[in-house]
Amino acid sequence: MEIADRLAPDGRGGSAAAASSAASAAGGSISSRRLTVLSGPSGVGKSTVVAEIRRAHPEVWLSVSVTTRAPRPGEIHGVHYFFADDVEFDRLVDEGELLEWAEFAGNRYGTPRRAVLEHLAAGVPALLEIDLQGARQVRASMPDARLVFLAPPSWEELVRRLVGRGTEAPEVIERRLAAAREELAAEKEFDLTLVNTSVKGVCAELISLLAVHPSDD
Ligand SMILES: Nc1ncnc2c1ncn2[C@@H]1O[C@H](COP(=O)(O)OP(=O)(O)OP(=O)(O)O)[C@@H](O)[C@H]1O
Ligand SMILES: Nc1nc2c(ncn2[C@@H]2O[C@H](COP(=O)(O)O)[C@@H](O)[C@H]2O)c(=O)[nH]1
Repeated sequence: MEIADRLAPDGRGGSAAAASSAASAAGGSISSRRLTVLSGPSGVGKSTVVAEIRRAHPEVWLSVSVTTRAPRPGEIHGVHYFFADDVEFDRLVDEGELLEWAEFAGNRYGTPRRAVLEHLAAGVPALLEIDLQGARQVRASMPDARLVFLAPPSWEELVRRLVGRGTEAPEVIERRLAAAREELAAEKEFDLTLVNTSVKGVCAELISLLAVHPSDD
């Protein structure tokens, strides 16, 4: 099976017509009101928060991104990422399979479009964990999406977490910290900020946000 066939919801195969039939089911257009984007500097704890949501709230649908980055120990293809080579990633871009994509610290990352649209069309809240460039693309294409910025308690704590994770070489950490300065400067572009002092606290706030969306007004 090719990677594009695995980009449907929950890793199931899907036809190219799935997104358009999902759009029909939603009355011809898909509302992005139930789409929440979680962004923030590298090392702030986004993946940790998402892992806790996956563990404690299996009812929340989390997008699985495609990346050209090599897997870290313990990362599972189709769960943490779809790991792709450059040729596959190029093809997904060329065929319009990605809702957004960006290059970050030497690797490419993208959100499979079809799975997001199908969940939104079915009225299921969807959560994306992506970088600032991707968040900006989502803002442009889906203005009703809610953009959440995850901030560290301090710069020193961010560096401590990123270095302490022990997954990147020193030069990669430097690239990620350079990007982090830009991401922190863009906080005001987001709808709200959550400070990651406690993983469980952030999860609780995100879960209550996901349960309430503008159409409930
Ligand atoms: N609230 C917290 N308190 C202390 N440590 C934390 C907290 N949240 C996450 N961490 C730790 O910080 C490190 C970085 O977390 P994580 O990998 O989730 O960050 P990330 O934002 O997903 O980074 P990246 O964007 O590079 O993928 C991990 O070692 C994690 O255990
Ligand atoms: N624009 C996108 N950014 C993404 C996506 N998936 C993850 N990311 C972000 O990339 C960096 C690095 O992630 P890492 O796993 O290598 O540490 C981080 O900010 C992620 O949020 C995506 O689909 N699009």
